[in-house]
Amino acid sequence: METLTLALLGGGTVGSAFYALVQERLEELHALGVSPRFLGVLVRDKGKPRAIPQDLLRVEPFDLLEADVVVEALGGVEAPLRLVLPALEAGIPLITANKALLAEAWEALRPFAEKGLIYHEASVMAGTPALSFLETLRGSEVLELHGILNGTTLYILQEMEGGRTYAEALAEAQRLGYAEADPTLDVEGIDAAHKLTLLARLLVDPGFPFARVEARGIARLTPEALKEARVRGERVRLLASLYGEGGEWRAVVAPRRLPQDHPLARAPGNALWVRTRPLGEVFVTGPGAGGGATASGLLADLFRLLLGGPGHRPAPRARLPRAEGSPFSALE
Ligand SMILES: NC(=O)C1=CN([C@@H]2O[C@H](COP(=O)(O)OP(=O)(O)OC[C@H]3O[C@@H](n4cnc5c(N)ncnc54)[C@H](OP(=O)(O)O)[C@@H]3O)[C@@H](O)[C@H]2O)C=CC1
Ligand SMILES: N[C@@H](CC=O)C(=O)O
Repeated sequence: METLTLALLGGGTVGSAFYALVQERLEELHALGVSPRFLGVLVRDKGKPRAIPQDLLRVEPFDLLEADVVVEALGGVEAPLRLVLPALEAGIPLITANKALLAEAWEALRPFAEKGLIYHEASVMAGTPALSFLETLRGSEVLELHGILNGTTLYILQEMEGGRTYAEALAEAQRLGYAEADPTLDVEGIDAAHKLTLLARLLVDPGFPFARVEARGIARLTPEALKEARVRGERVRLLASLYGEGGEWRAVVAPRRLPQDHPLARAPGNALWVRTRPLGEVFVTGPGAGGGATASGLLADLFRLLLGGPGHRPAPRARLPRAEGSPFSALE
């Protein structure tokens, strides 16, 4: 059996859950002919309680070139970019849950993604298939896509519908490990915009810039607005939408009113609804945040890699939209 040396960057909500999941699934990894060994786990503070053996924790960057695979769950952009670039340049595959890194440092990372070296299923909707779901849809042409891509804001809206305040619901989402280290990214729609950028690159334009996504969050949404929507037979969700307008792709994150019987309004979890041609309408829903849910996406990528599959490659070329408009109205 071959040793598979893993360098884990980050031992927080996601990194710790990934470490635990690898221990839990050792037999399946052994069945694939590998025995995982953690080279180290990069953290900031060795004293924080976490379910990772103390002797694996590193507070100084360690030599990633000794790893067979780098798994990144740090968050942020500059720090992880500095760490992963030399490893990618040496041909070491990267598995990451970090959508901010991919969305904002694309110029540096794109050549490695195009080579199939970057696996990032966990970066959008955690372990619920989003990228692999859309990869299968490449056999069809996407006309429009709408997703509930942020677990924190979905949780907040669902809790507010049940009578909780915005502040209480946000605090609970943080406690559950759904929110970003800086929750402004969630509530202002930036996290969903990062994710939408990745989906747009996968489907319609490999160079889709993050700056082209217009983002508005839920921070200023009132309980009255949610009540009003309910009275009208609608539900408010923070939707990440990609659709044609004026012959171009428009990417927007905004609170939208959805008819209550639409699959996106009824979805208990994060969700993606896509209208395609000739396939038709397709829909997927499931958990999109939390340690275990995200670790499951990272482990799926590790299996994909071990089975010889490439990372998530962007669309081979840009294409223009064939249809116009979004069916959902934005909340003023
Ligand atoms: N939480 C979730 O539901 C999901 C998160 N993600 C993504 O996964 C990544 C990690 O998220 P999450 O685990 O929630 O975040 P946490 O804040 O819980 O964990 C981050 C970890 O990285 C360490 N870290 C951060 N910056 C540095 C640095 N500069 N040097 C050394 N160590 C550092 C922290 O150390 P220390 O513990 O000492 O502070 C911590 O262990 C993010 O990119 C996030 O967007 C993706 C999908 C879902
Ligand atoms: N903060 C994010 C975590 C997963 O990507 C979210 O709430 O969706």
